[in-house]
Amino acid sequence: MGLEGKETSSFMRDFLDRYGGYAVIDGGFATELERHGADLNDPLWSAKCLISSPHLVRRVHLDYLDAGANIILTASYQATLQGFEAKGFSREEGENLLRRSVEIAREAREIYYDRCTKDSSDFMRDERHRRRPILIAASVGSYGAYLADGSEYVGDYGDAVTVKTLKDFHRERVKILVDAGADLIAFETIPNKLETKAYAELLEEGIETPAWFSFSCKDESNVVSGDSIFECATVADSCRQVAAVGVNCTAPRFIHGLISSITKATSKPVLVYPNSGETYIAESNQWVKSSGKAEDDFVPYISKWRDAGASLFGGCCRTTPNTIKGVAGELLGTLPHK
Ligand code: MET
Ligand SMILES: [Zn+2]
Repeated sequence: MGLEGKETSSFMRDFLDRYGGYAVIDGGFATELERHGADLNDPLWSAKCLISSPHLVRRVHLDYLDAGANIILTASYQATLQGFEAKGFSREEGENLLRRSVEIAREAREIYYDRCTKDSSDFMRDERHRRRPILIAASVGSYGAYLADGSEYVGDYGDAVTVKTLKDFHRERVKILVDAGADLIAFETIPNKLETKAYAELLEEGIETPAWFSFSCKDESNVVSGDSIFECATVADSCRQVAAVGVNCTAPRFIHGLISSITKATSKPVLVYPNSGETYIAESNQWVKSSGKAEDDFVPYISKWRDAGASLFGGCCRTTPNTIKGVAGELLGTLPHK
């Protein structure tokens, strides 16, 4: 986007100001593709659909825009050049698939805007929805996501993996996503401080596109590896290109405490997009209930999280467009509460 210095750091604040001080992020993407019948039992996970069913990728983006999201994340979470090469794709084909993830999201945005001008429903007549600003965030899953063994929920890469290994792993992919026209980079489900440092150093190599850092956490004060969220958020705070810091794919019951820890480390905008509160079991590729309580409807907590200091809200795995409709409604106050 060619934003320079100070502008990059105020990017998210400016965006939030244009939409009443908050933003709605989309919901679970891969799990939503699965709900529509996609078989993602594959090392590429959601990125498999970039090859097999791009129309479904576009449709899920549109479903989230219809639900009220104003930031949508691309299907590139587990899309890596290394992963595509392992599946027999050439370097060039892998690069095209990465680019495609951004293009499909941009197409969905165009279709949505076009539809808005023709739709006359109450929802669309609301000025706050029509032509509301929509950002395309290029999803970058962690190195652990590429390993496709649930490592992004453990965060232990072993001693052989260094900051340099991680920078080398992510560098080309990030460049391709930026060049494809993403408005921001969503480094998500970050499992440890090592990868946080690698992303910060990578951005400082000269990437001017704003980014957000979003961590997967195992309790109220630690990311999944056991590193403290305060320390990870402090690394994020020190990086000029980081426009927002937060938490994703984490159980709703930990969110409130995590927001408190993050706001102690940074004054950058805070984002939260929890999962349904279930735990992913990599061996069986299943999500199982992890606490006695049902947590799938966290919408009633949104206003409390906002009071605690968060300003961007969405959902992660196993949340759906219905969740996001609830989130948007809660924030706008235009839809009936549950
Ligand atoms: N944006 C990704 C998705 O919803 C995040 C996955 S977290 C394991 O598919
Ligand atoms: Zn998730």
